[in-house]
Amino acid sequence: MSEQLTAARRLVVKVGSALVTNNGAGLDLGAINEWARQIAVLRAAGREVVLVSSGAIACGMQRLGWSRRPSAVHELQAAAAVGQMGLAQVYESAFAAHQLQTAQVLLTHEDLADRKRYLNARSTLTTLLGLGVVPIINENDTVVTDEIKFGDNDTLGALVANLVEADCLIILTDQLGLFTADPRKDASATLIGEARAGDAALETMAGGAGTQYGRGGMITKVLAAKRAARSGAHTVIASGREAEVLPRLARGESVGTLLVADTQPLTARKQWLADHLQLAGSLTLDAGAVDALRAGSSLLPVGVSRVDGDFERGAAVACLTPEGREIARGLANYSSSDARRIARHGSHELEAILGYVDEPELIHRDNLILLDC
Ligand SMILES: Nc1ncnc2c1ncn2[C@@H]1O[C@H](COP(=O)(O)OP(=O)(O)O)[C@@H](O)[C@H]1O
Ligand SMILES: N[C@@H](CCC(=O)OP(=O)(O)O)C(=O)O
Repeated sequence: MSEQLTAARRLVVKVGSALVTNNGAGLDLGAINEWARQIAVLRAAGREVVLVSSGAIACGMQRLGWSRRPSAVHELQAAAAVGQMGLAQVYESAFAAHQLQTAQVLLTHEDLADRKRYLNARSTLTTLLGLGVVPIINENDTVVTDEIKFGDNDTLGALVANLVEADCLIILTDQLGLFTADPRKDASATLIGEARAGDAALETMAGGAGTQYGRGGMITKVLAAKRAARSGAHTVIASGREAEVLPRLARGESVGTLLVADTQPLTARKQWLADHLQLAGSLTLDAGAVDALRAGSSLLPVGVSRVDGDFERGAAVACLTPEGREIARGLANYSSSDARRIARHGSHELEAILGYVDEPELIHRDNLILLDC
């Protein structure tokens, strides 16, 4: 695992709920102090570290005396609001012991889906890193609803890795890494040392939900690695209880599972597009348009057979095959009502139909990303 980690200058470290709260028993101060010490070692060696920490809900549940995770969203949000206070307090004192300043950053999916807010979040985080501060990120659970939730902090960790263009995402959890099957259920499962982040076989190995304290389980970690790879970030999944795990990884030691970013990184703008979890609508393409997109062309109205959703010009939309599979997404040059009028028509007809022409393409190739190539 040496060069991927030894060369990493900017790291995102994610710690999960089960780990931060010692399986819901309350914040694990010993572990938190230990990660703060290890992150201070990395900082002293010139590495920049962003910490993504879960645990607000589990900590809030413990503070409120709830033994079962509630299912009502408003109760989860109340628990998160209580627990986030606990998290912020302990992280602040843990890092202060090593003369490191911390900053609390709570994000929602909407913050990152909106281009302006995304760019603001990026410049705030890079400014904090430049000031030598350790940003501590969590989802802003109080204001999110099901539709706009990241849901698990593995996804958030990957989006943050893309946002700050990190070299590596380190996901610390309660297992030694990714096993060939869930080691809680299959005693013969073995640890995977290294694999390609895009290897589809990993997704079958990682099936199944996580603990009642966390949300994602391994599948969200594997998908996070795939997402982080879009900006060229490698991912490590390792145990947060392993002695000196962060300095050892930074020295290039093999600890846990390394998922190597093996694809060509997308440009920052295309990553942002790929990370859009909520799309405003979809365009169903005919077979010729699917081929054209795969060959690197823009999407012309003539290749669109159907427009779904209600969206404005500039919205992010999915491009579907005739069978309904998403193969690309991009920013539409026309609103949904105009797109419906020009679908199946040649670009030379647009002016006659609409009375104006913005662009001859419905989506320009610079604003389009292919998902399955
Ligand atoms: N292939 C696998 N390898 C390792 N752990 C797995 C695998 N499949 C499922 N798991 C489960 O995922 C759990 C970790 O997920 P989760 O509880 O969400 O952790 P965190 O709170 O750290 O995000 C493990 O405790 C394990 O039971
Ligand atoms: N934002 C939530 C974390 C969501 C979650 O459970 O994430 P994880 O433990 O990483 O699967 C919290 O702080 O409780």
